Amino acid sequence: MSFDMDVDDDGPPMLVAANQADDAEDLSADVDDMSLTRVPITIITGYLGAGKTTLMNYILNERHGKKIAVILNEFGDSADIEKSLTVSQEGQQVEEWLELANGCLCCSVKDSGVAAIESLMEKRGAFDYILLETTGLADPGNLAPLFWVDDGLGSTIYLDGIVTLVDAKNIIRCLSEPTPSETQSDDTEHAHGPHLSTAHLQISHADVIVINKADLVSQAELEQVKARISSINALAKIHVTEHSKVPALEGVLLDLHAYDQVDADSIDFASKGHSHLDPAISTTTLTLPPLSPAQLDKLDTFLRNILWTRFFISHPQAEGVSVEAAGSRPEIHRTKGRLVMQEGGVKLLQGVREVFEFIDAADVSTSGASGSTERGNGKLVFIGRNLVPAALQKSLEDAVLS
Ligand SMILES: Nc1nc2c(ncn2[C@@H]2O[C@H](COP(=O)(O)OP(=O)(O)OP(=O)(O)O)[C@@H](O)[C@H]2O)c(=O)[nH]1
Ligand SMILES: [Zn+2]
Repeated sequence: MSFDMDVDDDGPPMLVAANQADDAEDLSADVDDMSLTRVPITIITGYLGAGKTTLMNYILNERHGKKIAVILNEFGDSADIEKSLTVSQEGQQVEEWLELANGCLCCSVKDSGVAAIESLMEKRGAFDYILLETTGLADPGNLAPLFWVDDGLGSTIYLDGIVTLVDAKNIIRCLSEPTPSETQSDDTEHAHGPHLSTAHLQISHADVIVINKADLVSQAELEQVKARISSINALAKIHVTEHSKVPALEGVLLDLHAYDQVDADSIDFASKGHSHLDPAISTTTLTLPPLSPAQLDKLDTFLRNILWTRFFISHPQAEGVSVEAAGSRPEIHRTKGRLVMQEGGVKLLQGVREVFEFIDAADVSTSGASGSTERGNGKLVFIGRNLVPAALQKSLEDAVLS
């Protein structure tokens, strides 16, 4: 299907499908098989100048034969922000404009972004992938739940993963100098407290982290960046690049299935205990013995408490944990888990901020052959702020096992 640009003088360049006739049937064909296949959406984020656009151009120019849609979530100053969408097919890129309700994609009517993309696919046929590039100052934790759409809603898109670009040269400084103005906002929903910078949030929510601009740092500096990043987010896969040239697309940036699979290897790797290099944010792993269905219900209640209520206090203190440390409310950004059930089987747990769900491992491929979780204990991995492992473990056991 080919597209022409039809630029009339007043509005944005609209796309008109060339030779409408033969497009009609392959459009309808697209729409039919679209209902069968759901299209993965990958959120590409990263601090100002990290290399997001360089990555997008690299992906769009690679000759991979895939039909990839790119949505640039640039916040224009106009009231009704238009989303420019580049559709690339066999390297040919065309612009499409996606009218969205005004306000940024993560603040406006929650599902406007999903609806707009779905209606576009109805018109233009399904894509193989959708890449949503955020601005350098976006908090992906607000965007992810928007695209992590409940299966029941019958959405034609699903969240495949969050990829964060990191500027190897500047990230340590970025993480060490949170700019309060960035994190303080009158809208409490966005206020992430005094110590978290946007760079922290973009790293803590990532499923894949691309440490870019490796040419600008020494090997020792690169190791320091890797250590700091994996102390914040021990779950994310890390790639080191120059000019955002990742080793491959599939499995590296695309086809991550980060929200419908939980491989034991990533859980085991995260559990290796990472030095707490960052004062503000970390990864913590908790363990649970095989659970009964009743205990799984109690775990659900525990998670609602810790993820939803603002007054969760991890108590009683475990020995050696200071009162204020145990009392400061944890702020969880990403949750993953593999829980062993007493009657057999494994339940996977996925969570982003307050949205979480249990998935029967039987429903998804339990990749990661280490299998240690199947035989032994279940594991929960939290990434976030004010995570005091001993106090959290004690609260979890009191809530689920008592
Ligand atoms: N030396 C070096 N420069 C790079 C590398 N990757 C990107 N750049 C340059 O860094 C600058 C910023 O790259 P972009 O891709 O525009 O970064 P961005 O994240 O899209 O930036 P914003 O949209 O402003 O947030 C550009 O001049 C790139 O050419 C790299 O690996 N090494
Ligand atoms: Zn927002």
